[in-house]
Amino acid sequence: MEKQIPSKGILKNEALKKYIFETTAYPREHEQLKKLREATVHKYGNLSEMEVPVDEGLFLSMLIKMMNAKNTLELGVFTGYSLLTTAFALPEDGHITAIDIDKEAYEVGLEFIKNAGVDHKINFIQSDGLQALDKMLSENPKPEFDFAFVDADKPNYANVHERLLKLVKVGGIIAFDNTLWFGFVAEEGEENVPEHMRVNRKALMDLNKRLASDARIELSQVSIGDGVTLCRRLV
Ligand SMILES: C[S@@+](CC[C@H](N)C(=O)[O-])C[C@H]1O[C@@H](n2cnc3c(N)ncnc32)[C@H](O)[C@@H]1O
Repeated sequence: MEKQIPSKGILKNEALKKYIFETTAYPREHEQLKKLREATVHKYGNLSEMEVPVDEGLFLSMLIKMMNAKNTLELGVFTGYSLLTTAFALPEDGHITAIDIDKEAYEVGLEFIKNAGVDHKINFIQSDGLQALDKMLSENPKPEFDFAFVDADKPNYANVHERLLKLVKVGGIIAFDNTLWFGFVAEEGEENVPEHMRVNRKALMDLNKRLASDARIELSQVSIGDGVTLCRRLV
């Protein structure tokens, strides 16, 4: 299958995007991740752009390794691109709690996760994200995660943030995906924003402001993919 340069994301210089993907992203993509991505395109067509792009996957992988993360959480699995990326990055005895309301999509990617031999690191929970986090907090309110990747319903990111500040260890990282929302967060008004993207744009703009003034975290907005915000828990 021909390699597609993603149309989504904040990088609008197509030649530069093509350069990044062809020169430093695709050559480094693991065979099973590539197969998972191709199976996702086959099954979901344009919706496959929900997956994290290859360059962002490589970034997350390096971050997780640099942190020596062992126990992570993922909210928003889809077919599992970021999940398999994380599973590769964790040590043999690492563990990921992966939550999504949609199990069917996860099962599309499961074949490649199993082929990669990392399925033993994953505990998939089919649930609404907030419900699953609230259940965890009520059963074991102690912080246990080194890293959390959030890539589900954007209007709930602020609510998820409050839960994760209790579930992620001090010094641990919460990463929110799509925080620059195709670049639309920087538009002055809504006129140039497609109607179906306005609710998420507003939610993400509110979140970005809120995170910027949140003294409980150290913050870094990373301009990769569709924008990834890293929040390091301080207290
Ligand atoms: C952008 S996709 C995740 C992409 C994934 N990280 C990847 O790399 O392929 C968003 C996912 O969030 C899930 N989702 C949306 N709302 C949710 C909710 N309230 N609770 C749990 N999962 C949710 C969707 O089912 C979808 O699979």
